[in-house]
Amino acid sequence: MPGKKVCIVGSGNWGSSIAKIIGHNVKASNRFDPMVSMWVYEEMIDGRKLTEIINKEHENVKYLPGHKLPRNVIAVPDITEAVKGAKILVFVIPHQFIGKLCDQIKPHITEGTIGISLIKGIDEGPDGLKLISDIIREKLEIEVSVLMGANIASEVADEKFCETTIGAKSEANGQIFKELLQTPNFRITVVNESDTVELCGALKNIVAVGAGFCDGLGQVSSSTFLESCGVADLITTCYGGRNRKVAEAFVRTSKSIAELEAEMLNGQKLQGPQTSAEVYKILQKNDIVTKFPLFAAVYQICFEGKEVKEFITCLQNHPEHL
Ligand SMILES: NC(=O)C1=CN([C@@H]2O[C@H](COP(=O)(O)OP(=O)(O)OC[C@H]3O[C@@H](n4cnc5c(N)ncnc54)[C@H](O)[C@@H]3O)[C@@H](O)[C@H]2O)C=CC1
Ligand SMILES: O=C(CO)COP(=O)(O)O
Repeated sequence: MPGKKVCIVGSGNWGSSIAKIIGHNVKASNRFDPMVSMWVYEEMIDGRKLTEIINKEHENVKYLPGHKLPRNVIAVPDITEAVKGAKILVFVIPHQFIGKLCDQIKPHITEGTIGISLIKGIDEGPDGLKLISDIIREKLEIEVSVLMGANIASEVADEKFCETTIGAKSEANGQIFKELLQTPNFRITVVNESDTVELCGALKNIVAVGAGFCDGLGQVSSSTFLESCGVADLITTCYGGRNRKVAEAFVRTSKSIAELEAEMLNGQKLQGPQTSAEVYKILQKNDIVTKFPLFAAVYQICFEGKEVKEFITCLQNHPEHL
């Protein structure tokens, strides 16, 4: 049986890095057709068409300069031409262009085509949030997986080591995409919670903008939060620390924090509840308790008999949301 043809829908910074990987991987597996088409939004560079430059010099000189693309990746300016015969579509364009492009692709979709979205973003639908993969699913009526991770295109193209996550509701498709995209330096984990994977990828971009604002204002050195004392310690403590362990037991046993501390820690001391009490006093003094609902709720649950069931309600009633 002939291998499945792959079309990369997009050729920007990330699209071109991924084309480098896909071009190599399809040659190593008989599951795929060895020729890959890459849809390129045509533009002129110094009087020459970008597609012609890519097909002649095997380099996307505008979006990924300095990296040669495999010769079996063919740049195609016409989207209908690019997707013709393709059974595997890899979507990797800025999210604002996806709807229109899917409308152009739809008449050329054949039975059994599958897709994967590498696009980080969301859209707004009549019922609220709409995932980019949902737009593709609905418009093309195909099964769609996603790939999102801590991946900077130029670093991946440089073959620096990094990991990434595929979210695939179909396990079989997840494995196909893993075979298509994994390399010794681009390691893939497949999970089935595709929507969660996609939301992580989309929303982190907003935080990144905020981090840039902070650095621009010179107010917060976000680099310190990236030291071990910051995000790393937060994650570690939430997974493996004593505060987390005793708090979970507090909910499951209905015993007090003090009783559990004595029972579970053999003389060791918890710092979280006590710190929440100190912080609560400071918040009260400055009349800003309502601005810190998580800190306030932890204190009230630990020391004032507030029902732990109300924990989420405290967060839902954050003044910023009202
Ligand atoms: N660059 C990166 O390091 C990473 C990017 N991503 C995500 O991948 C997606 C694509 O990003 P990149 O490949 O970096 O693209 P990019 O940011 O380099 O975008 C430029 C691309 O958009 C195309 N374009 C411009 N106008 C267009 C139009 N009217 N219609 C269709 N295409 C048009 C350009 O031709 C070019 O290919 C984004 O959602 C991004 O968040 C994800 C991981 C890493
Ligand atoms: O998604 C990315 C890293 O994971 C790339 O982020 P930027 O689009 O901000 O460069």
